[in-house]
Amino acid sequence: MAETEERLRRTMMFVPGNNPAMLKDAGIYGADAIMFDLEDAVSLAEKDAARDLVYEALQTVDYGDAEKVVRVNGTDTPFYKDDVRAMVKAGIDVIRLPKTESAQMIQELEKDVAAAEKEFDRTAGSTHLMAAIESAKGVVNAVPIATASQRMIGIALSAEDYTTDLKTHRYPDGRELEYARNVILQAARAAGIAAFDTVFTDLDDEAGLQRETEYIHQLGFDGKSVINPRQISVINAVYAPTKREIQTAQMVMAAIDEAHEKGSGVIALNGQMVDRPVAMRAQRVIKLAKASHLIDEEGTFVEK
Ligand SMILES: CC(C)(COP(=O)(O)OP(=O)(O)OC[C@H]1O[C@@H](n2cnc3c(N)ncnc32)[C@H](O)[C@@H]1OP(=O)(O)O)[C@@H](O)C(=O)NCCC(=O)NCCSC(=O)C[C@@](O)(CC(=O)O)C(=O)O
Ligand SMILES: [Mg+2]
Repeated sequence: MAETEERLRRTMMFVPGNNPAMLKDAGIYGADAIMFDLEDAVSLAEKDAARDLVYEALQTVDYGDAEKVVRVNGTDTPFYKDDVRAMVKAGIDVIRLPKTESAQMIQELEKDVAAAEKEFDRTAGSTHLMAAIESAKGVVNAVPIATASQRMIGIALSAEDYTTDLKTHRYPDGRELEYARNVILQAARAAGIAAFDTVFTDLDDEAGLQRETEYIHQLGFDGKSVINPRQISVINAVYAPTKREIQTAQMVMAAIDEAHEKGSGVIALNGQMVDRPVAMRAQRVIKLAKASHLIDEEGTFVEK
C-alpha cells in the first residue's frame, strides 16, 4: 500500500513484551516506531502474561508520535489468534508477522485482523500489516508477500533467523545478506511500501552499527530494526542530511516551484536539470532535516 504521506521509519525498536519497565519507558528514547515483541524475546511460559502487559501498556502509556507495532507469534503457534485479537482490540497501528514465507500467510492474517476489527468495533482497515522475512523461502516470495494486501506498509529482513536458514552466520562485512537485502528492497519499492533492515546485535560496536547503517542507507532502506535505545542516535545521525544537502534541497524546491509557476515541470539550476524525481529526493531531504531538528518548519537552520 503506497501511503499518501510517507512516514519516517528510521528506527523500529524491539521492546520485550514481558518487561514492564521497558514497556513503560519505551517512548522516551525517540524511536520512530516501537515494536512490542510477543515472539522470540518472550519465553513460552510468559506468552499470555506478555500479551496482557502489552495490552495494558497500550491503554495507559503515552508513546507520543511513535508508530506502535506489535510482533505477534507465528501463524503456526497456539498464541497467534489471541495475539491478533488482543492487539487489534488495543488499537495497535501495525502487526508485524514473523517468519513470513508466502502471500497466503499475509492473507490469513488480513482475514483474522478484519474479523477482530469487526468484533471490537474498530474502523475497518485501520490496522496495518508488515512482514518479517526470515528464510530463503520468504526471500524467494518477497514480491508476492509485499503485494499480498492493501494493508501492507513494509517488509523487513530478519538476519538472525535468515542466516541460520542459509546455514551460515553473520559476518562483519554482511556479504551473506547482500542478495536478501537487494531482493527485499526491490520488492518493497515495487509494492510502494517501506523496507527495513535487520537488527545489529553487538551493542558495544557503535562503529560497526554506523558502517552497516551507512551501507543500507546507500541501498535505499527506510531504516533498521533496533534492540537497544543506544542504537537510535547512531542510525538517526546516518539518516540526517548535511547542511549542504539541505541547502541544495531548498534551492531545488524553490526552482521547481518557479518552474510550476511558469507551467513547466523542468528547470535548470546551476547548470543541472531539476525535474520531478530530483524534486522528490529534495522533499525527502527536507523531511529528514526537520525530523533531525536541523531546520524548523519554515526551513530556517536551527542553531545548535
Ligand atoms: C539487549 C538488552 C538485554 C540489553 O539490556 P541492558 O539493560 O543491558 O541495556 P542498557 O543499554 O544498559 O539499557 C539502558 C536502558 O535502556 C533500557 N532498554 C534497553 N533495551 C531496551 C529496549 N529494547 N526497549 C526499551 N528499553 C530498553 C534499559 O531497561 C535501561 O533502562 P534504565 O534501567 O531505566 O536505564 C536489551 O537492550 C533488550 O532486551 N533488547 C531487546 C532484545 C529483543 O527484543 N530481542 C528480540 C528481537 S531480535 C530477534 O528476535 C531476531 C530477529 O527476529 C530480528 C528481526 O526480526 O528483525 C531475527 O531473526 O533477526
Ligand atoms: Mg527472528
